[in-house]
Amino acid sequence: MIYLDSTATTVVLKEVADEVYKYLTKDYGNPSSSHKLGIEANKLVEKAREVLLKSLKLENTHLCVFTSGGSEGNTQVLKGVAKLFPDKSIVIGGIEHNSIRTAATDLLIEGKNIKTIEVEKDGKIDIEKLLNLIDKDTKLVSIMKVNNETGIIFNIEEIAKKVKEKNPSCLFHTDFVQGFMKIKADLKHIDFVTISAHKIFAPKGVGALFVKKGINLPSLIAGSQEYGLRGGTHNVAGIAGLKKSVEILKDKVDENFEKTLNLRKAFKDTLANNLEDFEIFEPVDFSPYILGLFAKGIESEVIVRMLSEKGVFISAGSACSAKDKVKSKTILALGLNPDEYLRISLNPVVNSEEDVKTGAKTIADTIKEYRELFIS
Ligand SMILES: Cc1ncc(COP(=O)(O)O)c(C=O)c1O
Repeated sequence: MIYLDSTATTVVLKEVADEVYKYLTKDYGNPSSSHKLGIEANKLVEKAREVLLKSLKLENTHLCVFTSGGSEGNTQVLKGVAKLFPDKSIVIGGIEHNSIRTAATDLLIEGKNIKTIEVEKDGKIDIEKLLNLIDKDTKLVSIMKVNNETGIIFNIEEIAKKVKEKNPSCLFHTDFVQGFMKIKADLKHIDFVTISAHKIFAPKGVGALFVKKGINLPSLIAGSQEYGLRGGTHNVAGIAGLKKSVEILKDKVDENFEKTLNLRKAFKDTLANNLEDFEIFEPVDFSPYILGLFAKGIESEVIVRMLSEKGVFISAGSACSAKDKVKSKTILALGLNPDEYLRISLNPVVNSEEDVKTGAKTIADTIKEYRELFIS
């Protein structure tokens, strides 16, 4: 099996799974209990908070709130800010994750003022156009750091700075799910940051939302845990897994980035030697972990299934939109054809160069097979 779909989710690493198992079967206390088992669980949760905050250099500025993952964090930020400031407006990026778009649509239906800053065809946000959407009533701008379908990196540090120069009371959120432990970012001036564990070799159903200290963001789930920002008994085992993954990856961000660039080169070279009529989507600034491939005449969903039969796993777009059977709004927004788009994920934690070369050759052969069957 060759798994080139780490953007959708990742395997849980053995060391991480061992840690999860320990907190499921041995140290399984409820952090709210006052006995020894509870105290130990609570210690783990507090330590995990510290590790995560430090990994992003946010220990002095933000709180770490454990959530069920990226979608929850994203939803809480949009709906929470809309609740706190009911008469103000929100601006979201044009190619945000489905969770942001859906939360924004819900708010729009409720009558809130939601605006979208479309992304230029080169994958950039035109700051002047964005600033034209910002006025004194804008209370939140939400723009992701790394797009999950194309790998586009947004310079959110610069964008947030400009937004706050124009309206100092405007809050800024970034969905950092595809950047966490992969791309360095300076997030100290960003008010809300979302991450998810299952993109970094930890279990599904756990994540974190970093909230700038002093912002009383309304909770989606009632309860007293997590500073009152997120109720419900902690997913201690999941949090232990997330902590372990961060400990494994945090000092390897640059090294893994370089390795991913090499994997990307190996993939592209192999493809170029074995296939014609294709294009790699490379925006101005991109994450090497995500490679967008356009092949003329194909139906990407069919190619994904043909490859699956051969044990090579890639994606036709984002995992969520593939199942919904809707064309990727992100790819459409960039003026590209979603039917001909394949998303290949490269990750040196699990992919060797040999894997990547074999994967690329199999993808090339499968596209040729498809073309012979259906086009010529
Ligand atoms: C950019 C981005 N944001 C948010 C999410 C949602 O995260 P989760 O699956 O933890 O809800 C994903 C997952 O695909 C993602 O890629």
